[in-house]
Amino acid sequence: MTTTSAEGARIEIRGLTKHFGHFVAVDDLSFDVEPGRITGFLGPNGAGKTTTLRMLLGLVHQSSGTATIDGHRYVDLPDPLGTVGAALEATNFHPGRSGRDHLLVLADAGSVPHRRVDELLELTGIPAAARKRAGEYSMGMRQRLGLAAALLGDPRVLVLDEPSNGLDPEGIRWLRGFLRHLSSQGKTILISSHLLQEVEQTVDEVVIIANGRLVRAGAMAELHGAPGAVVRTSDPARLAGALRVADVTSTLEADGTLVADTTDLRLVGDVALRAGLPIHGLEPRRADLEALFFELTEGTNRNEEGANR
Ligand SMILES: Nc1ncnc2c1ncn2[C@@H]1O[C@H](COP(=O)(O)OP(=O)(O)OP(=O)(O)O)[C@@H](O)[C@H]1O
Repeated sequence: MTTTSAEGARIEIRGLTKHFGHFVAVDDLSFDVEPGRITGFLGPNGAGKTTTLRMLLGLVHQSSGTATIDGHRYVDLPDPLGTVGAALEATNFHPGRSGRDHLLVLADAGSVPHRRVDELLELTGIPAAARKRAGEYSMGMRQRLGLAAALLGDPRVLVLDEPSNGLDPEGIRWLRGFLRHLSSQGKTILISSHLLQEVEQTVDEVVIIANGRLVRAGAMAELHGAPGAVVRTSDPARLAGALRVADVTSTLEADGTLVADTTDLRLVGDVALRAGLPIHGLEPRRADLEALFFELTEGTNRNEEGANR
């Protein structure tokens, strides 16, 4: 099934594989990226993210499988500029040319009006800086310029390789808001990162790969696991009993904390009060995403020596 509506465009990856000689960089990878969602494409360094994105954009030829955008291979897209915008590397700008000139050249090549360039420089927060030579740009400014270039044709699909690289915390916050705004317009957004935590608050969906293979795909919320309340008290067994009477199941952890299967912290507090038990700590349960990501991708950084222990 392919989406061909004028609104959203879906990315479909099916059995995508890339060999470099005997080395399998991407191995039978399949996943979808939906419109109106921000999808994080995650995996350790060397997992095969960039190679996958390059195949999607027709820059590298796959060994087998397919990668389509709005039902077409990139090379067959009737309107590539208006369909997909990509920023794969933030370093390929001519150092002697200003950022604005760089965008103007791209705009001319794609018959995009010059006012769109200035509009995008405003939107990406570099209107003044873009008049300087690109060689003097910080990594963060190059990222913003790359984003502006990707958005020139107002594409329905945005593909960004490690867009947070080189951004300071304020820049990351800005990028998050910016991408949220674009996705609320129905755009399909795929961003890669080697750090789950970096995109945790940005993405709705995750596709996690390791050694070129899919290890997990689904909603970000699912990674957090079932919601719960972590409570510490003087007598957890007695609190568990009191909670049961209030129709709330719970589990006693080895460290003496009680995890109640509810998001209603107030209810847990009230039950404890009625049972005459002191509350030493009460908070929503949060998954340890760093540990989970490591578990899913453990020892698979193929760019580091001894990674495949
Ligand atoms: N042209 C090439 N020839 C040989 N091997 C390659 C080539 N391009 C990539 N590779 C290898 O394929 C693997 C996947 O690389 P890729 O750049 O896709 O990973 P990545 O997940 O994007 O990693 P990073 O986060 O470091 O960019 C790596 O081990 C890399 O060395």
